[in-house]
Amino acid sequence: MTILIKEGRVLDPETKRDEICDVLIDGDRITRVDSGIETEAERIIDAKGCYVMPGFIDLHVHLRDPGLEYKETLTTGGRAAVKGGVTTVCAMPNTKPVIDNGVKVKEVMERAKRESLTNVIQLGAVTVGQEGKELADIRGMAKNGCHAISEDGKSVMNASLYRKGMNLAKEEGLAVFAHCEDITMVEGGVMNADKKAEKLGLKGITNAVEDVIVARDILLAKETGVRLHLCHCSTKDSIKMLGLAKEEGLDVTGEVCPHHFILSTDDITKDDGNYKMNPPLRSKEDVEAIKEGLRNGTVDVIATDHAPHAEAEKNRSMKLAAFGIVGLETSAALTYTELVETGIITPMQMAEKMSWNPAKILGLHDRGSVSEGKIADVVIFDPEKEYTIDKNTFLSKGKNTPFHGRKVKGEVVCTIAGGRIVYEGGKIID
Ligand SMILES: NC(=O)N[C@@H](CC(=O)O)C(=O)O
Ligand SMILES: [Zn+2]
Ligand SMILES: [Zn+2]
Repeated sequence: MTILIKEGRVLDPETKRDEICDVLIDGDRITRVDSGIETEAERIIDAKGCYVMPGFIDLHVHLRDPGLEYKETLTTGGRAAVKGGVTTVCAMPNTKPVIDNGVKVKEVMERAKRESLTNVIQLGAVTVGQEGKELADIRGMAKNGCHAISEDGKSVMNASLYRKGMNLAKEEGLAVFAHCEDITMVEGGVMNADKKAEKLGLKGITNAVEDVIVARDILLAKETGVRLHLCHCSTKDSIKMLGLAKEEGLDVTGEVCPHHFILSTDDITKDDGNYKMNPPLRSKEDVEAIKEGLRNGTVDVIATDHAPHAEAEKNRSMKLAAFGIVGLETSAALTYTELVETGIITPMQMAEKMSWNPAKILGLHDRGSVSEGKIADVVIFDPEKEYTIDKNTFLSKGKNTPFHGRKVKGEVVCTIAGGRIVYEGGKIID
C-alpha cells in the first residue's frame, strides 16, 4: 500500500529534520520525505497541525504472555501500544514461565507476529527462571533475536554470576537492561521511605536500595565492557551516577518513566495500590533531578514500564497490592504535557527519547527515524488536543494507573506500523 502523509511537522532525530513536509510510504518502507510531494497514493493523510514522528520504541513493557494472560496478552498489549503510538516494544521476560532460553524467545516472537499489532522484541532473562542461581541460555536467546537480557522485576544479587552473564552478553552483542534494587535492603517496603510513609503507616524503600545496585552495575559494566541500560531510574543519585558513567565514556544509558518525572510521594494522598510501583514514587528533589537529566541529555530514554495487573491485585492497600502501573496509552500525552509544553525538552528531544535513542540501544538500524529507506513506523501526534485520561477507555487489560482523571494535551491520531495503518481516529484497524 502507498500512503502519503501531507504537511505535518516532521521530526526526525536521525537527520535532525524539523520542518513541515510530506512523507511517502510504499509497502513497509518510507520512500520519500520532502515538501510538496505530488504523487498518486492509495491513502492520503492530512497531517496539518500534527507532529509526524518515528513510531515510539518502548524499551520496557510487561506483556504478561505467556502464563499471565489474565493481566495482558500479546494482542491486548499490542493494541494498547499502537493506541499510544508505540510501534516496537521490548517485552520483559518475567512471564510464566520466565523466558530464559532460545526456544521460548522464538516462540513468543513468532506468535507476536500473528497476535500483536506492534513489533515485539522479547528480552531474555539473565538467570534460569530468574532465580539468580545459574545463567540462562544467553547464547540461544541471542541467536533468536532477543537484543538484550534483563532480570527485570529483580536484580541478579550474585555479582559474580551477573558478571559472567555480562561477559556472555558482551560476546553475543547483547545489551543488559538492569533493574536496580538490593532486595536485602527492601525489608518489606512498599513506598518511598519518608514522612508520608510514616503517616500512612507503611514501610519505606530508601533511595539507597536502588543506588547501591546502580553503582555496582556501572562498575560491572566498566569491568566487562558490556552495554548497560539502567531501567526505571528514580533517584537523584542514579541520575548523577549515570552522568558520571557517561563522562567516563562507558557504554551506559538510562531510562526514566513518566510517573517518576511527574509524580512524587506528595501526590499519594491515601493508601491506594494504584500508587504502588517499583521503584516507588520518590521525593520532589528526585523528580527535579530526573527532569534536569532529561533536559541536559543524561537521561537517554523515556520508557513506560507498562505493568498491567488485574483490578483485584491493585485496588487494595499498598501493603498487599502488586507493584506496577500501566503506561502504554498515556506515555506520549504525559511526556508532551509535562516535558514539552513546559519547555523542559523540545519536540525533537521527545522523538529522540521515545524512539531514536531506544533504536540505537537495541541496535535497530532501520527503525526510530522518519527518513528514506527506514521501516515505515510512524506516529502522527496532535499536540493541541486536550482531554482527560480515562482508564475505562484503555485497550490494555490493565486499568491500574494513578493518572485516571488527569488533564493532558497531545493525542496520537494515527499509528503506522511496518507500512500498515493500525490505529486511526480512535480506532484499532486490525
Ligand atoms: N515495575 C513494577 O512495579 N512491576 C513490574 C516489575 C518491574 O518492572 O520491576 C512488574 O512486572 O509488574
Ligand atoms: Zn523493574
Ligand atoms: Zn518492569
